[in-house]
Amino acid sequence: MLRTIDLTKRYGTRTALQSLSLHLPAGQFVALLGPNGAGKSTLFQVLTGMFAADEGEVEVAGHSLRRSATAALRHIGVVFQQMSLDLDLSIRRNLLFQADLHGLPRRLATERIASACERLNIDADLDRKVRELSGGNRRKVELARAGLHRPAVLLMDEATVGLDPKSRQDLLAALHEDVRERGVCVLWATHRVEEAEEADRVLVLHKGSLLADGTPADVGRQLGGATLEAGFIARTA
Ligand SMILES: Nc1ncnc2c1ncn2[C@@H]1O[C@H](COP(=O)(O)OP(=O)(O)OP(=O)(O)O)[C@@H](O)[C@H]1O
Repeated sequence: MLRTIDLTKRYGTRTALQSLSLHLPAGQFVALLGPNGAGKSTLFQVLTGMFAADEGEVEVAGHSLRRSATAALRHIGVVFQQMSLDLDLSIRRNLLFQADLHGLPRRLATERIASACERLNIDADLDRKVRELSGGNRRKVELARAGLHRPAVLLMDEATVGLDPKSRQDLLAALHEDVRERGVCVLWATHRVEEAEEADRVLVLHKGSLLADGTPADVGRQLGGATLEAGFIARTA
């Protein structure tokens, strides 16, 4: 569903991604685990077409990001680390704006907005301005927005920052359901090992390169630790 081939991205003389090749199939919840500065956000920026890679290719659902960006990006939903909602619009207006960008018919958009907000427990605030919401609820709006057009690939960059434990648990449960029932491919960037432990597969990124790839237990072993956490700390500290 998502493939990168020898992806390299440099900022001046600093290499943020080094010949990164990944293949993420449909129906997998994949944690992208890396310490600060590993290249996780850079990878997301390249995957969403915000920055062009210096070398290499990205394919989304069979479409080349370089040659057919619109077709490729239609299959991607994303939550970035930095909030990107319009603070002066209500939740509903923010979400309708996104639905319009994707050409969703109004009735379908309204249904999806209602069900996403109910699932995330922000339906009572639909007509409040985003500026008036707590940080955690703003994040939930971004999560609702990312899935509105039913993308095949969901990119989540530190998506649980600001969420309380119950909201975090609910969000992860909802995403795992999307993976199981709709075959969505989730790439979940985090530097929290406990979040990676819950994934089907863990990719460990360090200094722009892939250090390990497998189930959480396999990756712990690949990194030479008794646990994923021990291996991760030993190899990336
Ligand atoms: N705009 C930029 N200009 C120059 N260097 C940058 C820029 N953005 C990121 N970098 C560098 O690229 C490398 C990867 O950074 P990136 O933000 O992708 O890592 P990250 O894994 O997302 O980190 P964090 O977990 O702290 O968010 C780091 O060395 C960082 O300093």
